[in-house]
Amino acid sequence: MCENMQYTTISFKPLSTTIIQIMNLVVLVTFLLSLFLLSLSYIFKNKYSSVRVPPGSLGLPVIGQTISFLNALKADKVEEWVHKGVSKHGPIWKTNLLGYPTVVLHGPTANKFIFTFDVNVLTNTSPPSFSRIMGSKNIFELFGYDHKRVRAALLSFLKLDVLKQYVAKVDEEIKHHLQIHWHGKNEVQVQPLIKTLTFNIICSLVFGIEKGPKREKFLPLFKDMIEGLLSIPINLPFTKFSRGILARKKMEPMLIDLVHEKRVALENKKHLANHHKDLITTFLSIGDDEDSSTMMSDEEIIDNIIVVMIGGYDTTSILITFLVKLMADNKSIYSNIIQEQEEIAKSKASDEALTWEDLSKMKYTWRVASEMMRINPPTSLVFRRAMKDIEYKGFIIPKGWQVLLYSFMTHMDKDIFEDPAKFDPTRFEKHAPSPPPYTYVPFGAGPRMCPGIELAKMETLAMIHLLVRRFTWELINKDESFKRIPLPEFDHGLLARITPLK
Ligand code: HEM
Repeated sequence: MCENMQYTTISFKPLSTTIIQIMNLVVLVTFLLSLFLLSLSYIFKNKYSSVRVPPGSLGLPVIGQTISFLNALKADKVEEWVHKGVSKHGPIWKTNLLGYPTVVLHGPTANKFIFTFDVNVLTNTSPPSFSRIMGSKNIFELFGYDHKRVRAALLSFLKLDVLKQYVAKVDEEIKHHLQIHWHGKNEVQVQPLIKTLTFNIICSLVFGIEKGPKREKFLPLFKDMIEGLLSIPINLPFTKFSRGILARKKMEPMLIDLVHEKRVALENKKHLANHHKDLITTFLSIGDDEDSSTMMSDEEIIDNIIVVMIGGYDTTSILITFLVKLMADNKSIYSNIIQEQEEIAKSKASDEALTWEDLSKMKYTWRVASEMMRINPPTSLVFRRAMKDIEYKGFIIPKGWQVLLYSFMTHMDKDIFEDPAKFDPTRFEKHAPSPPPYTYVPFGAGPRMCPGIELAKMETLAMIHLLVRRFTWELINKDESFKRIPLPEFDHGLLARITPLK
């Protein structure tokens, strides 16, 4: 017992010393930690001044608000969806969309910020399914020098001076299309037909593939690819996504052969005598006479041929489809368009091909198309991803986050466009005040602005001219509506009853 007590007394002294030492250590560590946190907060304060992540909620992991957003998109009600967020959280807010934390922006300043910000810091984002089908070298995935190089190559074909040479070719394609798909029919589904037309125009201009079996082979594969792009990316047999991937796999060797054929022809210079220089030949010629660092690899050529097919297919065809609907619904606009087109036809022999000068006289028709794109823009969403923390209006968009810009909200802003719901082409008259910069953006703006504007304009004006002079039409279902998936798709393809003129 005594031995035990002694043991207890002896052992107690060192324990109390240890506790005191530990306490001293805790005080020291706490002090140093406070000092560290204080200096960190000082550094942070200096770095971001008073910035913070925008208000809002990220909601459920992965899903967030994706479902409500996709429903709003389908119903063409993204504007209401954005407004809801704005009234809850303020003009800049965060949510979670398509698996990414996302900052939602709108308004003229946001348009300017997103469209003109350094493309290496605020990069394009497309779902991984896009690069599986369109390829990793497609222009939407590129940034920095590669983006500039491929864009310059595209523009060297899509610029006005070059496109002017193709008006007669587009005229010929449209006449052939009307002959095959419209004449002799009582009813047509306008949207799918016009998609076929824009596909054929692209085949002719881009690939140099004339009418015939070769072109026919591309169309079903191309349709599968588009469906795959816009589907849920589940790669199981019989899903649209897997069909899209398979279509790309089948199309690739066909495109490789085509590129090879064009390369041989270019080397022999055979085709140049009496044939137009299509986009593939233009791509192959890049770097020949100038800086060889601008040359495009075969992979880049294939991926960007596919981009042009996809970029120019749905967008232009929906614009023309909306115009066909408008002319059926609005007799006064229809008769003004007819008058303009008849005036142009008067100075031409019957069936003489359209020229660039003819198209440039179609000012009223293009004003109508411009107003249509204000009210019903073919594409409606712009997504980007922040590669670094970015400061915007006192908030931080953290690195890796997505930005959703609903750029078209400015199209319906009453402070920018008076009585915005009214369809009024006079807004685009020469003497009308132009909308402030970055407020009218159907083709985007800045370094990623659509390079296909002139081609879209050429196709639209030529088609309207030839259509109104050959047919009259009425809609079978006046209230036929459309869903955005993500581009507008009419429920029944816009059914119309048609009557040939003369
Ligand atoms: C009415 C018709 C069209 C509309 C409304 C339209 C709209 C747009 C918009 C808004 C953008 C910018 C997207 C962004 O900033 O994220 C864009 C980009 C693009 N468009 Fe179009 N487009 C049309 C026709 C065409 C045509 C006919 C072609 C091809 C011949 C084309 C090829 C492209 C390409 C390649 C880009 C990407 C440009 C880049 O990233 O540098 N588009 N388009």
